[in-house]
Amino acid sequence: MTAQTIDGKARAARIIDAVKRAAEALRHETGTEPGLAVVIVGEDPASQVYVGSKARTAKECGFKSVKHVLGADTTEAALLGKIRELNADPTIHGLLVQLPLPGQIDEAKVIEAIAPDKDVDGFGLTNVGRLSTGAIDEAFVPCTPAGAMILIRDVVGDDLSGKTAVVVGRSNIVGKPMAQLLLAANATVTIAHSRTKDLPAVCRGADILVAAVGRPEMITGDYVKDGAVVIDVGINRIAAPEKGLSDDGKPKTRLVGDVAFASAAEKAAAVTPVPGGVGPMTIAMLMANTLTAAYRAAGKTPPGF
Ligand SMILES: NC(=O)C1=CN([C@@H]2O[C@H](COP(=O)(O)OP(=O)(O)OC[C@H]3O[C@@H](n4cnc5c(N)ncnc54)[C@H](OP(=O)(O)O)[C@@H]3O)[C@@H](O)[C@H]2O)C=CC1
Ligand SMILES: Nc1nc(=O)c2c([nH]1)NC[C@@H]1CN(c3ccc(C(=O)N[C@@H](CCC(=O)O)C(=O)O)cc3)C=[N+]21
Repeated sequence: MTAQTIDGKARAARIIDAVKRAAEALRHETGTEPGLAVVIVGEDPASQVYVGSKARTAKECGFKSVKHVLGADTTEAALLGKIRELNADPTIHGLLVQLPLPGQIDEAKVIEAIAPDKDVDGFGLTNVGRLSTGAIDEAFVPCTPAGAMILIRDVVGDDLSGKTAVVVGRSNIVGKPMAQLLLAANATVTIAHSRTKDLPAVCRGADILVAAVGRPEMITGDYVKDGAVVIDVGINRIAAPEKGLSDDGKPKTRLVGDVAFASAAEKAAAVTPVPGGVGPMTIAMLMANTLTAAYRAAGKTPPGF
């Protein structure tokens, strides 16, 4: 079977377009302009790229967009102070702190400091609890799994009754919420991780296979059931000597996922590419969550996506 390539970039563009129109409507009706604040600690180049892309897309949606860059040696107390300030700012509806954080800062404490109604990453206990108890409509769902779920629904349908899903990875930001969403859609869900025995065999049982491992091209065709839908969450930058050297004398790099695309595509019915798959959907869902936060703050019912 030669797989369909799922175009996350085009799907994300449609969501961003709908967010933009809904933001215009909200401004017209209530005068509220959605506001997104992104806080980044340190100068990690990959994080800078994502944060830049979030800020750019927020502007494209007609949002107020602010970026706070704090030094790598920022104390936990200083970061918590910044969060309190943004929690109290009525022009900010969505607030996120880019992860990972430097070692001197307790991530859990920082996530808990964000007001639940501004927690557009959906990482705080209130939103995690809503998602896992079935109150999904009230939850901010983490953007990456929310985006992946839209791609799955587009291909498989809204009801996954009778389907088996395997999520490889059990992080709080991707694997666990992804599993909750699949479960809520009635799939029979397995969460696999580094201690799983015979991972290829477990994965071959999946009608829907989600890879969120952080290991470049680990999931080959040998892990894929014939006709499966494969969602590649991984974002790995690897050396690409074939592209030559960059200005700093080091080999150029390229982006690959956790899935070996060509080999998986020989078995799968549909696969997401990297780049152009789940990554752009993550940014689009952040915009959707921020719009939702602004609608709620204005006392209006948000549109669904
Ligand atoms: N597209 C997007 O928007 C986003 C992409 N990402 C990408 O997704 C990937 C996963 O991210 P994240 O969840 O934060 O990563 P983490 O490192 O937090 O989690 C990785 C998970 O994979 C498991 N794992 C690691 N090695 C193996 C292995 N050999 N076999 C089976 N399981 C393994 C780990 O198991 P254990 O728990 O046992 O250690 C862990 O649960 C990364 O490539 C990241 O860059 C992340 C966020 C957003
Ligand atoms: N608090 C917090 N929230 C996050 O959502 C969060 C985070 N921290 N830390 C880092 C990860 C990673 N992440 C990505 C977002 C978009 C792309 C994306 O747009 N990728 C493009 C390519 C981008 C490129 O070329 O580098 C694509 O896949 O097509 C990737 C990764 C969000 N994260």
